[in-house]
Amino acid sequence: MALLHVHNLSKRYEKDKQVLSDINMEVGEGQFVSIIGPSGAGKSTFLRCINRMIDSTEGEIYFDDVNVMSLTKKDLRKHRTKIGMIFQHYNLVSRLTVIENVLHGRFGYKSTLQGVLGLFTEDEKLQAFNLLKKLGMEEHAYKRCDQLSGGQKQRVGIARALIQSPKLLLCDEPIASLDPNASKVIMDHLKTISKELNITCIVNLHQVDVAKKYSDRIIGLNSGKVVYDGGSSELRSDAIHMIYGSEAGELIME
Ligand SMILES: Nc1ncnc2c1ncn2[C@@H]1O[C@H](COP(=O)(O)OP(=O)(O)OP(=O)(O)O)[C@@H](O)[C@H]1O
Repeated sequence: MALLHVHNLSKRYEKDKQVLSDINMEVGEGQFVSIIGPSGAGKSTFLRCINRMIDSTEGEIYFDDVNVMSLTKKDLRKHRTKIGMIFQHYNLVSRLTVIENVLHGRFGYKSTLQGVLGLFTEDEKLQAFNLLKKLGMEEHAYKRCDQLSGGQKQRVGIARALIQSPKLLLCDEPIASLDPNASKVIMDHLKTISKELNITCIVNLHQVDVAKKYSDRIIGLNSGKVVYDGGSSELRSDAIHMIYGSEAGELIME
């Protein structure tokens, strides 16, 4: 049984502007899927529909056997605890420490009062520290986040997502602001997480070579439609043409 089922998903922000059209897919547990496509293809919109940061216009999404569209506000909160988000610009609170930012990932499990007061158990603090250690960030645990490099901030973002105990990580251009070395560190961590912890990763990427290197499967979007869905080794120049347009194939594959 797949972890995520998407049936006939469509999204319009405005009446006659179709941003996603009839998207269908199933994604299994532990699968590492990259979504590629030109700017404006609908990659971020697709990720936001899955955790219902936005509502789709048509279609159905089932996650972990639950119909995501029909969730009440309370159940939506529970749904989101199972889905970690990784953002291009990290979305950390810069004046707080690394470990405080990681602990924010537990908010979905707390009452509003506990969250506001920052009441975390010793177990949660230990877990936060262990995650930072796993990501090579333990020596920075008590630094303010605005003292970190981009690659370090993204590792904090990953630790914050992991402390949620998610089944799925949605990563929206996680390496778009990073240099090649930091990008490799982040992609290596995401791949390890997916394989060792059996967490499904759906990663929006602009770098086709990175998608090919790390993914079990690549989905190509163009103008809101899936134009490629297959293994990363089968992604050849004809598929690149379909995804990015006729001029792009040679440029990207050379
Ligand atoms: N909140 C919004 N209101 C109206 N239109 C939007 C909104 N968010 C996105 N769009 C439009 O939807 C289309 C798809 O945007 P989206 O951000 O999903 O694409 P993308 O593939 O992630 O692009 P990029 O690679 O540049 O991040 C674009 O035309 C964009 O202008």
